[in-house]
Amino acid sequence: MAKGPVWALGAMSGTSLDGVDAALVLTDGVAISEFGATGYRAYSDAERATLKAALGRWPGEDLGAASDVVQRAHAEALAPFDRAEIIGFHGQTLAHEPRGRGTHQLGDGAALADTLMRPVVWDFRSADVALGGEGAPLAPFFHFACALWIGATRPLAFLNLGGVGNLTWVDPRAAAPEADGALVAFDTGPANAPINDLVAQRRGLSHDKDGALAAQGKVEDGALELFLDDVYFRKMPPKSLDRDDFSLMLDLVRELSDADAAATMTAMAAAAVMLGMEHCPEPPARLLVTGGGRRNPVMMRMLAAGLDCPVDPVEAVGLDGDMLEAQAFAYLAVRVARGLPTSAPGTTGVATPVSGGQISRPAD
Ligand SMILES: Nc1ncnc2c1ncn2[C@@H]1O[C@H](COP(=O)(O)OP(=O)(O)OP(=O)(O)O)[C@@H](O)[C@H]1O
Ligand SMILES: CC(=O)N[C@H]1[C@@H]2OC[C@@H](O2)[C@@H](O)[C@@H]1O[C@H](C)C(=O)O
Repeated sequence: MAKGPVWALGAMSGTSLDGVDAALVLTDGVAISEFGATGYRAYSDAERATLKAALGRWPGEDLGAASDVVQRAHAEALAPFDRAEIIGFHGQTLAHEPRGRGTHQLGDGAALADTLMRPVVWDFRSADVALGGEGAPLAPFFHFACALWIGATRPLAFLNLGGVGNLTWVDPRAAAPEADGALVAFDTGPANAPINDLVAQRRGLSHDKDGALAAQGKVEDGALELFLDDVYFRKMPPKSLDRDDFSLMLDLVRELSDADAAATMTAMAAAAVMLGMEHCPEPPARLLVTGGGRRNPVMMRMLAAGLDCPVDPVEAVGLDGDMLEAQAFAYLAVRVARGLPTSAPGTTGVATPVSGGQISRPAD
């Protein structure tokens, strides 16, 4: 790849199973030069049901029509971006067991390269897992670049509130993201996925829009305490989660009214973040929140009330909280193409910094 910045297109299909986010970033794989156009291709209810049915499955198992859904949705989401010179294709995580069977992101990067006639970087997590890492989270190297882009001079933290929550503590004074002490990152706990599951079961809704149901309820402290007893929260990072690792938390709220259950599950997500903040090497100057959960005022209020630092959506510093993960995989694609690391001991626990991902070029 030629030296200097290139327009990279990233695509993310997250654990919430809502759709494919796409975003352009101009980068040399080190610094962010410019953010470009973005797009979103929602999954239909039928497509979401197909993906949901495939959760927990591994390569070689029957994936039903899930592969077709992922390929088609990505081809449609990414086709309009003529400017893209390289594509970062995360795929859809179906299963994640870094200490067991590995990690499985559904999606065929070689086929997508042929469809879109562009080089595609994909399978970002396997190499990290093979070398002893958690394989997640991978956005932290991009968070480091974002911290420099916003001109941060003191440690700060990024929190993604997606289906699962993940926190990145960044020291922008470090020489590089792979440097010792530059980053500490891990999954905090479940965030929106169990709330979505709750309101789907009880109300037939996709999510608790604006925390409207949670706002009417009361947090059940007993259930919250039982949830927080889970050994995961006391475990030191690195650590990562699969979407449904905490699905039993639905049992903890089974007897509660819909509103109290939503309030309690929202408090669970926020409290998991608060416990996670204790793993930061020093208190961050601020917490910048990305992902759909930043649109939930009940969750945001709970976080602000429980933390000692200012809590703001990433829009406060000019970033796009709907697109940060797609932008991350655009940025990481260029790093992979240039042989730069995408994870390090501080982010995934991998033994040494590793450049994950494989590159597929379109057939002639
Ligand atoms: N207005 C809103 N009010 C409440 N919750 C919202 C709102 N908008 C989005 N969400 C929540 O955010 C979720 C989507 O978040 P996001 O797109 O960040 O997740 P994801 O990228 O799929 O997940 P992950 O980061 O775990 O891979 C929705 O499923 C919903 O639960
Ligand atoms: C295995 C997997 O897909 N993990 C996701 C998931 O969604 C949020 C959290 O759990 C994070 O660890 C990760 O995604 C983001 C993009 C990451 O790797 O940084």
